Amino acid sequence: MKGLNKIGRAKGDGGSLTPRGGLLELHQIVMRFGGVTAINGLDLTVNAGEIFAVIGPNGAGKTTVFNVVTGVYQPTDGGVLFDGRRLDGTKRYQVTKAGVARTFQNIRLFHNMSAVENVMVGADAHHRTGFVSAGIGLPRHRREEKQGRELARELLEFVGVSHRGDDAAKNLPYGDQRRLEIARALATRPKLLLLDEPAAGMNPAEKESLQGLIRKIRDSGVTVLLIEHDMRLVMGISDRVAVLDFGQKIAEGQPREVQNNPRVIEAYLGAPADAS
Ligand SMILES: Nc1ncnc2c1ncn2[C@@H]1O[C@H](COP(=O)(O)OP(=O)(O)OP(=O)(O)O)[C@@H](O)[C@H]1O
Repeated sequence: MKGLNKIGRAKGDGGSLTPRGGLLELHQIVMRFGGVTAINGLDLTVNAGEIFAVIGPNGAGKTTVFNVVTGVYQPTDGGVLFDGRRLDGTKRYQVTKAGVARTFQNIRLFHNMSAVENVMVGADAHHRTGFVSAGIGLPRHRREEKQGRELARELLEFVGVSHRGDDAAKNLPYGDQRRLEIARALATRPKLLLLDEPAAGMNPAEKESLQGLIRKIRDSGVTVLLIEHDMRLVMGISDRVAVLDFGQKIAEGQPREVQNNPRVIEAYLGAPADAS
């Protein structure tokens, strides 16, 4: 794929990376913003087919990880491998084409467009026709638009909001807007879906059904990398969890292992685990 380097080829001053067999691999990522080190030497491996959660206190560097993976930021040091290819140094649209999609902490929908149209915007990432052929209505464009609309309806059904397809996004209840965002991300046909605090602002019933949806996404063959503050949800659905604190990984493992880790308890409580 154009713009993506094969494994092992030196890229910039990043040098070569030794793959570990994961779908997504962060190798010694450092991300500095002026004097702030948001991520400091982070290694992370997300395996194909798992639900992997990144947790940590506010400011730990979680969203920065997403921004590095999706090409919003180029890391100060280290590299990212996705599906065996170098992802850092590529543009955001190339990251999408490589098979990575994301949702955001704050809902980012086109409020006045219908739910179906919002999802079609996601599907557009893979269309071959450009602005001009779309403007003059070439047959390929019309075909792609029809396919995009059908895919959008299918995805709305998949996430459970097919009954709101023709409604403006702004008129959907909050929980449905979050589902719509997920449908739009899935429209790019990702191998990996990054969810940034998908349960934020949801009520308990919505959170419960979100768990089901995330599992369904994983079961459909899409690997899920999740940032979430709701521990019940994280511990309920994650295969593995990594805990960040001040840009470093302080623990990693299955939910129960991580939950009982003294360093994790200390990071969350802001005091030594054994302090009374
Ligand atoms: N563009 C930026 N410029 C300067 N500093 C930044 C930038 N992005 C993130 N940071 C800093 O990097 C650190 C990590 O921020 P980040 O948003 O990744 O944390 P987080 O774990 O996602 O936090 P939260 O749970 O509150 O969303 C913070 O100190 C933040 O202020």
